[in-house]
Amino acid sequence: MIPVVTPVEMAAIDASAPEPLDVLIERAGRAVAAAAIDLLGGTYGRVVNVVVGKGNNGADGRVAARRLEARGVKVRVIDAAMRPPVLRRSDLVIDAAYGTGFRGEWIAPEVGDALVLAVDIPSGVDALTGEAGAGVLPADRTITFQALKPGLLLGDGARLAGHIDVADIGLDVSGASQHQVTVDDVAEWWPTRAIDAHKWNGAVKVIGGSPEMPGAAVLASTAAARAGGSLVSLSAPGVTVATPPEIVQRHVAADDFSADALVDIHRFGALVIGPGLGRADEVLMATRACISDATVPVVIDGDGLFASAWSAEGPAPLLRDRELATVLTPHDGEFGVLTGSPPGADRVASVRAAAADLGCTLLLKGQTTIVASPPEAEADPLGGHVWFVTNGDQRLATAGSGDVLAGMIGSALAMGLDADKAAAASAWLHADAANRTPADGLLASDIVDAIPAAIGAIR
Ligand SMILES: NC(=O)C1=CN([C@@H]2O[C@H](COP(=O)(O)OP(=O)(O)OC[C@H]3O[C@@H](n4cnc5c(N)ncnc54)[C@H](OP(=O)(O)O)[C@@H]3O)[C@@H](O)[C@H]2O)[C@@H](O)CC1
Ligand SMILES: Nc1ncnc2c1ncn2[C@@H]1O[C@H](COP(=O)(O)OP(=O)(O)O)[C@@H](O)[C@H]1O
Ligand SMILES: [K+]
Repeated sequence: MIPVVTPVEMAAIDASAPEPLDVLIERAGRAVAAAAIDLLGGTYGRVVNVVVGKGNNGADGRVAARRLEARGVKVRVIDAAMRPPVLRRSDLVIDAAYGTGFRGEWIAPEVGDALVLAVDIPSGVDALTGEAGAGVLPADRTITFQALKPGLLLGDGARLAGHIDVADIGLDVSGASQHQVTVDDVAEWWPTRAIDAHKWNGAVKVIGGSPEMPGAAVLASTAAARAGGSLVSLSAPGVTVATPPEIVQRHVAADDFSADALVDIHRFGALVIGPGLGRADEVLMATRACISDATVPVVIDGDGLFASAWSAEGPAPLLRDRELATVLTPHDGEFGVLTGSPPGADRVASVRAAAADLGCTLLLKGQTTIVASPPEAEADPLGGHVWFVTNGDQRLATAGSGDVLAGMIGSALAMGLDADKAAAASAWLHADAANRTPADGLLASDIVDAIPAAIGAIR
């Protein structure tokens, strides 16, 4: 896992460091110079423009400039405040105008075909939210210090940062409460089955589907089975769905189905509820009863999120009452239904607040997936842990992809993984499975088929 630290947290870490700022800037500049030489493939005859601002980001750039010059590189230092609209030709531009202290607007100069190395974060990107104006220079590479910043992983910032390296400048970020998930984390967390396992160790119950949307239930169930669910039982209210033969179907009525659907729930490790259920009043009512009565960890997705919020009091009383783990998997629209407003510009703060308010693990879908746990102590209202999952791409934006993810999380919960790790590891494997498919023409069922290969690769 790679620590992620907000600008405010970084300032506090910096302030409590034993080294003076000058020493940290020297280390940062040295790392920038090394990255520049790496990008340039050498020093002899190379020309580098360094754009420097008046803050510490600019100071990092000046140190790098001095070091590159000492190595024989022809260096031009350009004051950000007096930049020309177009820079003279160079092999590389080091963008050290502004870092975590940026505010307002920034229009970068044109740099021709030079490579671009951003210092800490591309200048003009909000290090907290990833928001950026149109004038930001896209980087080929960003060298950031000690920890990632949320703005490098979110929104425009993720696109503009290029390849990201984290340089160790000796700061202590061990107290970070946010991390980016890596393949090593997933390999460590994802459960392996015991040698004496039987099919009821890790069984997953799915309540989903409807006459109008049977496919969502098929995708969630087969994904649960492919991800390790040893026995998957599907109850699709009022309809029999065409599933692979391995999925056990337990027929339930189209209304008032909670008692029948949950009759043997104690045999299961987790429940996935919501995909494709629809929003008829009787379905919403029965769905709420299932969420309240399920004596296992629950993943609530799609129409299950709508059902959770379908009350004059909102979703909190129903969800806070649950004793076992609950994972909510909204996209932005469903987040709005759950909390009353879509995520704000600071998506992490929105997800943390919702997790705290609802007492659930919350996974917010999107280009970057954010998972937040509810805080452990009431004294720390927004203190839950946060995971960023960034390995997916636009292939995942296909109908049914979210149903697959819900099934996978159900399987991870059933195998005993903690809710936040179940959600984060499933999102990572979901993306990795999609990354194994052709760039175009992906169907959600292709993700399901690729799950075993994604899991195989972490073993
Ligand atoms: N531990 C660490 O964290 C370490 C951090 N390090 C480095 O420090 C960087 C953070 O440095 P920083 O705090 O000085 O902020 P930085 O981004 O240089 O900019 C602030 C200055 O720019 C100005 N300014 C802002 N926006 C502007 C605009 N649109 N147009 C014009 N001016 C604008 C702003 O002016 P003000 O708003 O105050 O008027 C202020 O003067 C960080 O990203 C990393 O590279 C390392 O050196 C070592 C250890
Ligand atoms: N541009 C994107 N890049 C990476 N992942 C994406 C992108 N768009 C969507 N996703 C992921 O795809 C999935 C879509 O889920 P969802 O919107 O619920 O789809 P559906 O309701 O059709 O099943 C989520 O896991 C989301 O994080
Ligand atoms: K910068």
